[in-house]
Amino acid sequence: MSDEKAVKIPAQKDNLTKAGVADGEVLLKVEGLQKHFPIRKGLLQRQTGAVRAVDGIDFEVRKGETLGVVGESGCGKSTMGRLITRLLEPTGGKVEFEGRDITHLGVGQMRPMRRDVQMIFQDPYSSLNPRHTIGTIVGAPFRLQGVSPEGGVKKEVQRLLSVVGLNPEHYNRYPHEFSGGQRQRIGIARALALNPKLVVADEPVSALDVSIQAQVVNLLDDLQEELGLTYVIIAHDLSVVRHVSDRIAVMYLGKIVELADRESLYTAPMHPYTKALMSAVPIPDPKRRGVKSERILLRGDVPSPISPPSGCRFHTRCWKATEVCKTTEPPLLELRPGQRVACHHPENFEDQQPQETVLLSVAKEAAELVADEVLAESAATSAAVAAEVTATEAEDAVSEEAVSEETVSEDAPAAEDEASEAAEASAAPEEAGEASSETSEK
Ligand SMILES: Nc1ncnc2c1ncn2[C@@H]1O[C@H](COP(=O)(O)OP(=O)(O)OP(=O)(O)O)[C@@H](O)[C@H]1O
Repeated sequence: MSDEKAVKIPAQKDNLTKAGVADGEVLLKVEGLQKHFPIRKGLLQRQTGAVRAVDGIDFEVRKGETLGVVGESGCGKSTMGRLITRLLEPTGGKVEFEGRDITHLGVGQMRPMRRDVQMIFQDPYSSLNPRHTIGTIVGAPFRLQGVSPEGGVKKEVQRLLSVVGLNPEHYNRYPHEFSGGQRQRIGIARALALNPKLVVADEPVSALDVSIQAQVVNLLDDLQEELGLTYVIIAHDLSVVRHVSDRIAVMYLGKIVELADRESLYTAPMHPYTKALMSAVPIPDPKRRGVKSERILLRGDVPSPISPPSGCRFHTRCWKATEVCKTTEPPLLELRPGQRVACHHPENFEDQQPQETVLLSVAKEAAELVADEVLAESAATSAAVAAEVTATEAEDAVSEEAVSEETVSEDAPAAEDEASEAAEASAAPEEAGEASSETSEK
C-alpha cells in the first residue's frame, strides 16, 4: 500500500492509552463464555426456558492473528461476536482483553475500551444509517469518543475512505449511492477510525456478490498487514476463512467442537462435524475440474439450542456416535499440538473411547456419502475466487471496483431505521449494545 494511503490515526489520549501486548501474545481470552436468551411467556412474562446460544466456550486470540469462526446458521457465532465486543452481556464466563477482565464492565468503564475493539457487520445494506452522509458515518467514532484527529475530522475521514479504496470526494454522499462492496468498505473505514486493536467481522462478505467477496477479503488482509490488526472473522462458509485465518474455531450448537491452526484443520480435521463441513467446500484446484468428488451429507436438522442433545451435542447427526457420546460430553482437549477437539471418536487420531464399539442406531443413518455432481462446476468458480483472493493485489482490486462500481445506484433500499441505529454500534457500541441486549432479553 502506498504511503499516501497509510492510515493516520489520532493519538489516543494519555489516560486511555494502555500498556498493550506484544505480537503473538494473548490479546483476548474467553473462558466458559455463555449467553442464554430467556424465553418468557404469559402475561407475567415468566421465564419458561432459555435459548442456549453460546454455552460455555473457551478460546484465546493472539495479537496479530486472524481467528476464523465457522459453523452452521444458528450455532451462536454472531452471539459470540457480540459477547466479545461486549455488545451483549454474558450470562456466564469471563472475557479478558489485554489481561483485564471486561466481562461485566459498565457502559462508562467500557467507553475507553470501545476504541480498541470494533465490529464490522454482515449486511452492508442495513448497517449504515441511510439518513447520514458517509462523512458523518465514518466520522461518528471521533464524535462519540470525543477525539479530535490531527487536521480535523473531515480530513481524517477522507484519508480513511481512500485507505479502503473509496473516493474521498464522496464524503457527502449517502449510503444508497454506493454498491454493496463499497458499503462494506464504508463499514470497514468506520471500524478502523479509532485504530482498534481487535476487529470482529461478522460474516463480512456473505451479503456480497461472489466477485466482490474476494476484493473485500483481500482488503481486510492487506489492512491487517499495514495496521497490525487482530481479527476474529465469523463465517458460515469455510472457503471464506480458509484464505485469511491463522487458526479456525468450529462451532456447533453453542460449543466449540474443534479449534486448530489452518493447516491442521484442512489437512487432518479431527471432529466429524469439521470433516463434514470441509467436504462441502469445493476444492479450488483447476486440475481437478471434471473430477467427481464425494461429500458427507449430514441428515436431519440442527437440534434446537433450547434443549440441546445430551452428551456430545453432535451425536444425533454423527455417523460415529456410540453410547458414551449420548451420555458424556467430550471435553475440548489438545490432542495434537495446536489442535483441540471435543470428540470421543475423533477422525485422523486414535480413538479416545476404544472400548465403545457399538454404534447408536441414529449413527447408521446420520450421514451419507454422495458423489457431488455439481462439485466440479462449483470448484471451477471457487478456483476463480480463490485465485483472486490469493494472487490479486488489494490495490488492483480496489481500483477495479472503484471503476466498475463508480455508477451511482438509483434504487435506494429502504433500510430500517432500527437496523441502522443498531449498526451504528460499531461507532457507539454501548448504546446499540444496550438496546439490542434489552430487546433480546424481552
Ligand atoms: N436476541 C435473541 N433472543 C433470543 N434468541 C436469540 C437472540 N439472538 C440469537 N438468538 C438465538 O440464538 C441462537 C444463535 O444465534 P446466532 O445469531 O448467534 O447464530 P449464528 O451462528 O450467528 O447464525 P447466523 O449465521 O444465522 O447468523 C439462534 O438459535 C438464535 O435464534
